[in-house]
Amino acid sequence: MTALLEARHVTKVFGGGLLRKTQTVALEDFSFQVSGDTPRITAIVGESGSGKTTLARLLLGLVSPTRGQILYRGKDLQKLSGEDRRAFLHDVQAVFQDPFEVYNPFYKVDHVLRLPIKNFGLARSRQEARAMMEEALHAVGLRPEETLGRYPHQLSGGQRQRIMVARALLLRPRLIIADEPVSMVDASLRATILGSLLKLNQEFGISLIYITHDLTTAYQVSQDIIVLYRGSVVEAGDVEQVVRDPQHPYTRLLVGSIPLPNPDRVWQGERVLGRPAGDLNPVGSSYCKFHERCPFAMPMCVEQAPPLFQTDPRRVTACYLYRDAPAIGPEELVHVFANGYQPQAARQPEVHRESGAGESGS
Ligand SMILES: Nc1ncnc2c1ncn2[C@@H]1O[C@H](COP(=O)(O)OP(=O)(O)OP(=O)(O)O)[C@@H](O)[C@H]1O
Repeated sequence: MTALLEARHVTKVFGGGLLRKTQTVALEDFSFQVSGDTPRITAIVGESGSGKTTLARLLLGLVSPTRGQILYRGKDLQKLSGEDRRAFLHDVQAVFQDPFEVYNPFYKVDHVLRLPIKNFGLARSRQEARAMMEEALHAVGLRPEETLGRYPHQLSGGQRQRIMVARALLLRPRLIIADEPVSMVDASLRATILGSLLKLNQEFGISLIYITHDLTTAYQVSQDIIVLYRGSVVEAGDVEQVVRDPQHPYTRLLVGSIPLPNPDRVWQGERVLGRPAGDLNPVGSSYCKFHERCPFAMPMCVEQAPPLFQTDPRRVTACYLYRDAPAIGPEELVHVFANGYQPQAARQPEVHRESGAGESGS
């Protein structure tokens, strides 16, 4: 079965070139697939500079890979044209961190909803277009009478963010790539917006790639998780396993920084010394990028970068502490996610209970 969207051994290097400036490897040998059939929510997590936004931009075709390919339904995203390009722009939607930049201050917010309806010929009349806009607003917990007819500055940041989710919903895409969609809102609104995104997945079968530095919300909304460190996958798999029982020392560090309702959890987080991910990622590193901060670093960590060790049917860890487990190639990650997969509805995340249906925002 051809994937809806696939990253195949993708590396993105910034800088360098003729001026021989410093190079930064923003993403290294990354492989991943979004199925066109099974709606999934995958969280991409990592601290600042780990390559999350670069990955989102690559998957949206906004930047091209230095090596490897992004494929939409089996075709190179960078070479799409005509109907294929149009289908991609319909199937894959983005929700970004700062929605204010998306709005034109001179147009009422109706414009961002009306435009996709017009461009994709979704409605036969003005009345039908209006009904579609209202339905999409309701779906994200906004009241049309309090939203339509207003200018962007007359709405709160959270309302503007939810209008972007409504816009994505109007097109009934197959996949939404949401890059830090709740970073600018307070906790109660965060739950509402995440609830809206979950609803899109559960009711409309839309897949979601949820990009965040926040492990707590990643845990609340996703089934699968990929933890990035300086552009490389360090741990990935079932979110319950990864967050409840992290294996990679970096994931343990991340988990140690969030309050988990598990008093038995033992983590020597304070033993992890060193600096956070900086701007200068090494090019084509042949060692574990985390070794400088790792309390368990061994000589082998600087001799060769660890592969992904499959420690459980639904989990991989790129750490030599787990070298007794079988090593797999990055392209096999998709099979790990597919093993024993549970639909999100079964997990009943906290965010779902908190989100207020029909609530109109701050
Ligand atoms: N256009 C660019 N030119 C040069 N370097 C870049 C560019 N975009 C990103 N980088 C570098 O690539 C690395 C990954 O950046 P990216 O923005 O993808 O990380 P991130 O995980 O999204 O971080 P944040 O959470 O701070 O947004 C960083 O070291 C960054 O400085």
